[in-house]
Amino acid sequence: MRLDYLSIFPGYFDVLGISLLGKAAVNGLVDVYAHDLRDWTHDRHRTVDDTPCGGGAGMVMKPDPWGEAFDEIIGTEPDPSVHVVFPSPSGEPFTQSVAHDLSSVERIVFCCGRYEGIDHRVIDYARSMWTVHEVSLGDYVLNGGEVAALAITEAVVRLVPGFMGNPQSLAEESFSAGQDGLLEYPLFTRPVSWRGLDVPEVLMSGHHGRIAKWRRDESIRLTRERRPDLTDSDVSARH
Ligand SMILES: Nc1cc(-c2ccc3ccn(Cc4ccccc4)c3c2)n[nH]1
Repeated sequence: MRLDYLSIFPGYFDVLGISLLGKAAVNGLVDVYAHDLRDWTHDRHRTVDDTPCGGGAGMVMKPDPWGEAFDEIIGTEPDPSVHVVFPSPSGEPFTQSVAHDLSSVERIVFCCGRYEGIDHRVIDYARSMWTVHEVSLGDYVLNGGEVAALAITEAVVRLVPGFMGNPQSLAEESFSAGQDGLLEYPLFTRPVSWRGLDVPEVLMSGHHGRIAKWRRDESIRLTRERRPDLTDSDVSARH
């Protein structure tokens, strides 16, 4: 899997050389390339923004540098196998399902906007050439797309076959298909007693049936308490 990042702050992506992602890069599972969008400007100030047409506050990212960067980094021929991700506050929700879909593609290009956003024609052009995902990380406001691109990267790459040492741990996580859309149950490890707080006895019983029931009940309880949006009537009935 090749990952490209287009940004006026390419240094954000130095972190991808650390930890598991670093190992994945070393063992050739992923190839990471960060690009400075200003490398495709031609004025002495390396300008990437301008005032919004129609007025309004803030600045908008000019389309020209993006187009020239696309030509050099991706190419000038349409290729639906290339997935281009635009993090955006007005994007579709980024979910585990989207992460799963992206984990099997060969190439992802992250376009990290700043200011008030990117000239919309850049996204329209990208849609005419490649497979585009305009995605939001959630209903909160970031200053740009870089942090979102890092979060999306981690969610996607950890699902790439061969990346995680223990793929079974993926199957048991919140939001993974096996969890029926429920939140993960509370986790404990040794010591059994810590600062007057004990591991629930059932988890030390060795009774796998009881442990499984306790975990399911906890997942249902937590989901109902914290994420009623995840518990549709069918799920409630089933639980
Ligand atoms: N989930 C999520 C994504 C973003 C995001 C993504 C890309 C950009 C590019 C510029 N900004 C700043 C911005 C703030 C508010 C309104 C418009 C633009 C971005 C924010 N915020 N929150």
